[in-house]
Parts: sequence; structure tokens; C-alpha cells
Amino acid sequence: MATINFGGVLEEVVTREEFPMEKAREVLKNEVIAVIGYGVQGPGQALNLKDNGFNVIVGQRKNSKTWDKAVADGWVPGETLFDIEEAAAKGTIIQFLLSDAGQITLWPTLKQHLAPGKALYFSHGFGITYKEQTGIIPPADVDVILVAPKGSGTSLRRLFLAGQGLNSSFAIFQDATGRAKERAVALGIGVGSGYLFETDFKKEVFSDLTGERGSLMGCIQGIFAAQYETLRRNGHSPSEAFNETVEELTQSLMPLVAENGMDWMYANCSTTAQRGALDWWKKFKDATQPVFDELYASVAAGKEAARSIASNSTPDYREKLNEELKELRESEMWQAGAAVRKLRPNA
Ligand SMILES: NC(=O)C1=CN([C@@H]2O[C@H](COP(=O)(O)OP(=O)(O)OC[C@H]3O[C@@H](n4cnc5c(N)ncnc54)[C@H](O)[C@@H]3O)[C@@H](O)[C@H]2O)C=CC1
Ligand SMILES: CC(=O)[C@](C)(O)C(=O)O
Ligand SMILES: [Mg+2]
Ligand SMILES: [Mg+2]
Repeated sequence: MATINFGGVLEEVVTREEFPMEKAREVLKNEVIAVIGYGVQGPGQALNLKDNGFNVIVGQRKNSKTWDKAVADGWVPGETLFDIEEAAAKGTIIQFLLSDAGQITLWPTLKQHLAPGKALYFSHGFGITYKEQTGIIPPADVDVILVAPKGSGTSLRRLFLAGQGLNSSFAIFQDATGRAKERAVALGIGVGSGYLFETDFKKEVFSDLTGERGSLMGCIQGIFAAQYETLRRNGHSPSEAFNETVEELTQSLMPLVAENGMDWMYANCSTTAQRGALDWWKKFKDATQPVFDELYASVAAGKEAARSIASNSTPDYREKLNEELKELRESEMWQAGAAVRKLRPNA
């Protein structure tokens, strides 16, 4: 572990330098890693592990679109691709990467394949933390570990192919073999993480649910929609409103934030912009703080989990989500966005 100063707070993290891929391969050399589920995280983690030289198989429902996707990605039925139960039986490490709601349905079946000494791996603290709602209570003689990449499985794969990596958290819920930590860290390195920071299952799920409902996904769409509406109400064209709300942010300003922080992005804007942004950000913070506090409380009370389980367990959950995504896509703002994207010089 390396001790790093994060803004004045010292934290122990794992980097690729002190835990190189060679070491990860050594730790996992006798393991069969069974990746169960081939949705978004499944492909990213399974393909990265395979390309990094680990022994990986995929478990997926036969006669499904994702089974076909797995075949198209190079997994071979009967050799590296199996139905879920067969893969779970073969795996010594079982990466449980079904949707969080899907994990509840499969749990009674999956737990039968958790022979003593195996490791049960999650990429979210959801199933374990909200056990009253999920019923996921692992037997005491298996390791229960987590590696949660902080981003989409799609980005995990893309960044891996570009020679980069997403940061991930890792956690140990249960150490039955005495090897839980080295297994978790080796898997974290193997799936293509940048650096790894330690957490516990509860903190992982509380922060993750807050982040995706908040500034990463929910809040950002809310803020975009509000500003776009104000501009449109005041007679600005869709093109002007979209550029001033989204396109400039994603294409010009966020890359500068990613590169060197907020003050660096500000410093590369006009002094007029800097004056205004420095005056207004605190007002936005104050306006949204109560919403974030409400959100965190809802997460901590298990209400967000309940809502997610209820809506994602219905047979037509995918169609319903797609309908809502369609509504977003067809809103004027995002239709304007589609037109703007087509006009990008490299489009
Ligand atoms: N989507 C992402 O990039 C991220 C996901 N995670 C976590 O990783 C885990 C996997 O998430 P995703 O990849 O988004 O899952 P997903 O929603 O893409 O679903 C994964 C697979 O589960 C299958 N599935 C769903 N219900 C099922 C059932 N009842 N029986 C059998 N198969 C079923 C789906 O067909 C799909 O192939 C979750 O715990 C999630 O919170 C963590 C970080 C990011
Ligand atoms: C991509 C990610 O890490 C999220 C937003 O938390 C998720 O997909 O659940
Ligand atoms: Mg996340
Ligand atoms: Mg999440």
C-alpha cells in the first residue's frame, strides 16, 4: 500500500507500481474466475481479465442477446462460455455481475455453488448491505470481496484498450481463507483499475448511489435542463442554448477540469467568466445542498434500494427504462444535442 496525501488526509491506496500485473497473475494463478452476467460490467471486466492473462470463463443465460454478444466478443461456448450454473460450478472466484435486482432472483441458485474456500465477488455493496431487502447472505466459509470500478464498464474496457484505467474501490466483507485481501486487490488490478482505494460494502453503496443520483447523472441532467429552459424561455435558439449548456462543457471545459482541476479551467476562461463563476458557485451549492442531504438520507434509509429493486424486478423493466430514456432523448434539448454532434468537424 502506498500512503498518499489527499488534500491533507493521508490514505493508503494500491497502485499498479507496487502491485504489478505479474504479482496479480501469481496470486490468482490457480483460480478459475467465473464472470456471471454479461451486461455492462461483465464484458469490461471479463475481457480485461482475459487480455491480462487470467483464467476467465463467462456465465450467461443461453438464448439471450447477451449470450450472442459474448460469442461475438470471442467467448467460446463449452470452453469459456457456459450457462450461469455451469460457470458458477466451475469458478473458484465468482464475480456476481448481474444487475443488482437480477442478483436477488439468482441468489438461491448461485449460493448452492459457493463451496468452502471460493470467493464471491461483487462490484457494488448493494446486495450485501441491503440484505434485508435482497436476501443475499453468503455462507461463512467463503471470501466475500468487492471491486467497484468508478465508472461504466464501457469506459473500463475503452480505457484499458487505450492503455489507461479507471480507479476502483475494493472491500472485504468476509475473509474465510485469509486470502480475501490479496484476491480482491489482484482482481482489482486484473480488471484494469488505475489505483485502488479501500472502502467497506456500506460506504461503497451509499457513496455510489449518491453519486449516480447526484452530480454524476441525476443532478447534472437536472441542472442542464433548468439552464436550457431559462435560456429558451428568454428567446435563445436551441443551438445557442445547447452549446452554452452542454457542448461547451463536454468539449471544452470538462477536459480542462479533468486535466488540472477547476481553478485551472477557470484560469483558462476570461476574467469576466471567472468573476461570475466565483460569485455564483456558492449560491448553487447552497441551493442544492439540502437536496443532496435529502438524497443521502434516502440512500441510507434503504429507500433508494427499495425503489430500484421494485422497478427493476418487473418483467418489463427494460422496456420501461427504455421508454424513459427515449423521452429524454426526444426532448428538445437532447435532439438539439444530436444535431450539434452531427455538426462536429470530426463527425
Ligand atoms: N453498469 C456499470 O458500468 C456499473 C455497474 N456496477 C455494478 O455491477 C453489477 C452489474 O451491473 P451491470 O453490468 O450494469 O448489469 P446489467 O444491468 O447490465 O445486467 C447484467 C446482466 O444481468 C442479466 N440479468 C438481469 N436479471 C437477470 C436475472 N434475473 N437472471 C439472469 N440474468 C439476469 C442481464 O441480462 C445482463 O446480461 C451491479 O452490481 C452494478 O451495480 C458497478 C459499476 C458500474
Ligand atoms: C457507472 C457507475 O459507476 C454507476 C453510475 O454507479 C453505475 O452504473 O451504477
Ligand atoms: Mg459507480
Ligand atoms: Mg452505481
